[in-house]
Amino acid sequence: MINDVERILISEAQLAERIKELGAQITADYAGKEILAIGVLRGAVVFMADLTRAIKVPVAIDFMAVSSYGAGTDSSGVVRILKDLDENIEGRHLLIVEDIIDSGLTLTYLLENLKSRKPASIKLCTLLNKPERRKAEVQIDYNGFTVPDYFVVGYGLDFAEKYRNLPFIGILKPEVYK
Ligand SMILES: O=P(O)(O)OC[C@H]1O[C@H](OP(=O)(O)OP(=O)(O)O)[C@H](O)[C@@H]1O
Ligand code: HPA
Ligand SMILES: [Mg+2]
Repeated sequence: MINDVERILISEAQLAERIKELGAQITADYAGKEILAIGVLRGAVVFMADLTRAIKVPVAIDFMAVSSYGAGTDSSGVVRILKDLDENIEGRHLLIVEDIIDSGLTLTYLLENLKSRKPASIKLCTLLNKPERRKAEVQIDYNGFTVPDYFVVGYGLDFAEKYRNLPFIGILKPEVYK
């Protein structure tokens, strides 16, 4: 598995450091409020687990599963809901937690969908932002790292369901996906 990685882009220590900062910022911004963190399955699971523990106001968690990538490295553009929320979100402060915003198509769809259910507020926290590939504009409230246009894996991010359990963000060798 590790042999498929060309190089480490963001180390375990850099991830931990940045997530501490994001947690502190979110804690300050939501003082006196309760958050409903919505993790986007499956990529956001690892980040969600670390981020929520870095937030010091009450956090409830829920998950939604959508898919647009299948087994490739390009978004199909067609977003499907595979699992909806369990919670009623009306009147609640939502914090959407994503691993990466790439084309922006997944989040654009998700934001519209969630807004129609009348939450009190919606903010977006993404670990990675890849602006070079954007097809739909997305407003990001909290961004961990801006990354160049490489297909990255690890820390929740997969290629064809592999590499999610790598503890760092790495760039895959091109021969792995070509
Ligand atoms: O901005 P976009 O181009 O829409 O890409 C970002 C989305 O794509 C990936 O999910 P994927 O559909 O691969 O599912 P996964 O989280 O289970 O890997 C990633 O986790 C984001 O949710
Ligand atoms: O660079 C990426 N890596 C893994 N999954 C992704 N989904 C969108 N972009 C990426
Ligand atoms: Mg994926």
